[in-house]
Amino acid sequence: MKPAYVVMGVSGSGKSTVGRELAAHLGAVFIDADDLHPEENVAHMAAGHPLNDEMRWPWLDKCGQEMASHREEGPVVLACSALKRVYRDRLRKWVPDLVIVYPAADAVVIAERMSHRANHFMPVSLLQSQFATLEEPSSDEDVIRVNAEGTVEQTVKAVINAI
Ligand SMILES: Nc1ncnc2c1ncn2[C@@H]1O[C@H](COP(=O)(O)OP(=O)(O)OP(=O)(O)O)[C@@H](O)[C@H]1O
Ligand SMILES: O=C(O)[C@H](O)[C@@H](O)[C@H](O)[C@H](O)CO
Repeated sequence: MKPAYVVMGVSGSGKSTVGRELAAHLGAVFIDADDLHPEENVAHMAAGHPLNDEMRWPWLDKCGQEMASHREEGPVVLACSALKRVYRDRLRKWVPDLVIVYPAADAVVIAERMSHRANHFMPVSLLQSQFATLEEPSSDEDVIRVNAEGTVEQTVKAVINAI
């Protein structure tokens, strides 16, 4: 079985951007967890409210299920916040050998990037709650942590080098 990666982190940390580039490099199937939210979740976030666990569980299961369904085809890359350890454990129920890719950047850097992002449902005002919820991956998880404060190219290169 080819590897499966989840690019995790707070909103605006670059999960979709890095995940898409990584998938292109690996010839992997790319899945964006943002596309798997029910409409209610998106509306809730767009209105400035953080998701709660009840809203996240079915969505995380959908993400895991979607990944698992593509494993036979080759490598798979999922871009998904997966902020808490229990959320990553939930994904691992579907994909036990999941590799965690964590592009880490300071809140000030991320807020600045988000403020320049057009046509995205996620308001910058939710970044604080994203950081409050974040449990950084620990060393017993299969984790690749990279600095994401430089350019997209540097971040993607760091992930590829680590792989
Ligand atoms: N080093 C970098 N790594 C990733 N993204 C970067 C980097 N530098 C700048 N960016 C920019 O940061 C912005 C946020 O990235 P992106 O939308 O991929 O984040 P995200 O984590 O998927 O956010 P969300 O979860 O809210 O959808 C993009 O405009 C991206 O081009
Ligand atoms: O709280 C979360 O788990 C995240 O906000 C995700 O639900 C979003 O899909 C995305 O990261 C926002 O752009």
